[in-house]
Amino acid sequence: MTPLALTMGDPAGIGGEITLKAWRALRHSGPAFVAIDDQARLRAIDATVPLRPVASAAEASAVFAEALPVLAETGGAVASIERAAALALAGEVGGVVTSPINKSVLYAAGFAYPGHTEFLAALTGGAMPVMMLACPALRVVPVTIHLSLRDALAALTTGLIVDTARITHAALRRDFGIAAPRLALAGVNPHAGEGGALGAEDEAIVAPAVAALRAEGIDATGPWPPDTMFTADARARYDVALGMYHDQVLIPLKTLDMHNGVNVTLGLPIVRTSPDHGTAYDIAGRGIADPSSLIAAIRMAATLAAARARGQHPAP
Ligand SMILES: NC(=O)C1=CN([C@@H]2O[C@H](COP(=O)(O)OP(=O)(O)OC[C@H]3O[C@@H](n4cnc5c(N)ncnc54)[C@H](O)[C@@H]3O)[C@@H](O)[C@H]2O)C=CC1
Ligand SMILES: NCC(=O)COP(=O)(O)O
Repeated sequence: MTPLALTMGDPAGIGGEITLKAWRALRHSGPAFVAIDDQARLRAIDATVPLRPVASAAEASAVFAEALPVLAETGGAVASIERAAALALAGEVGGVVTSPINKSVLYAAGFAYPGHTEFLAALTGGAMPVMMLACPALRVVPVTIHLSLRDALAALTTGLIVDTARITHAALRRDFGIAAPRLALAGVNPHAGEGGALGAEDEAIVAPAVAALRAEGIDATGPWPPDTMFTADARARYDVALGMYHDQVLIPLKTLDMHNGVNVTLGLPIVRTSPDHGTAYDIAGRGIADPSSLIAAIRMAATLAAARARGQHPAP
């Protein structure tokens, strides 16, 4: 069984702690993963977790029940991501699960990408990536991602919405086995613009995207008033909600199910998931971090990797 690669994330955050907790939770059931990490720092977090240095990812599955396999990486968070992506491209791991990075810290150090999503896209061939967050009750895609609200509105175009929706639609079919995905597109403004009285974007930008997608045979609807499209009744009518800016869709998802949310990158040639949360500096080092979201991310990556390996849902 091909293991997954788990990156180290920000060493000052909760990534190491939840890595060790995830190994304790999964060691007997799997899925197996190899930590691309610094063994000394993991031991300092919890010396009671047995670690096993491995020279290659191929050794990881056989030892996973006994110890957490570690592929030594002392070059830091970015080097860990680069190594994991290279292993996934080479087929040595089934997919990449990333521990959280602190974006402002990396930006200050000159990191040129908004986040993992865009960095992994660049590392794996440059395809347009789409961020999706999923929990059992909801899947959401932010059309614009890590931009200020002002910049997000300026960046929002019908073309961007259509491209994002096409990638989402293809990935839900290929990777998630949904034969005819139903996409619900959020409006931008209160009440989806109230016929233009509360902003022009819904009629000028979002509605033409819905029309273009429907003309291609994609089951897209909207623009929906954002304040009512996340009720339980509304959620039953779609498979994924596309929001026009980050917080429009991440707030409902994290409010519904912060600890089971998974961030999955669509449109890449490799499988990539991560927990939905960040570095949680406020609780780092206290031993109280909840590993559930990371465990859900590991399980989802394994499911997607197995489907791709069977050729059931071929990679985009
Ligand atoms: N995939 C990634 O690399 C992500 C990175 N981030 C980064 O994380 C940094 C901090 O972001 P915040 O907005 O503060 O969000 P955060 O998710 O790190 O923390 C928000 C709140 O949730 C709590 N929390 C988060 N994860 C938890 C867990 N596993 N168990 C228990 N409590 C938990 C924290 O203690 C905090 O009170 C930012 O730099 C952001 O860019 C945020 C989201 C995803
Ligand atoms: N808010 C989601 C987030 O910050 C994750 O970004 P990425 O690092 O997965 O691109």
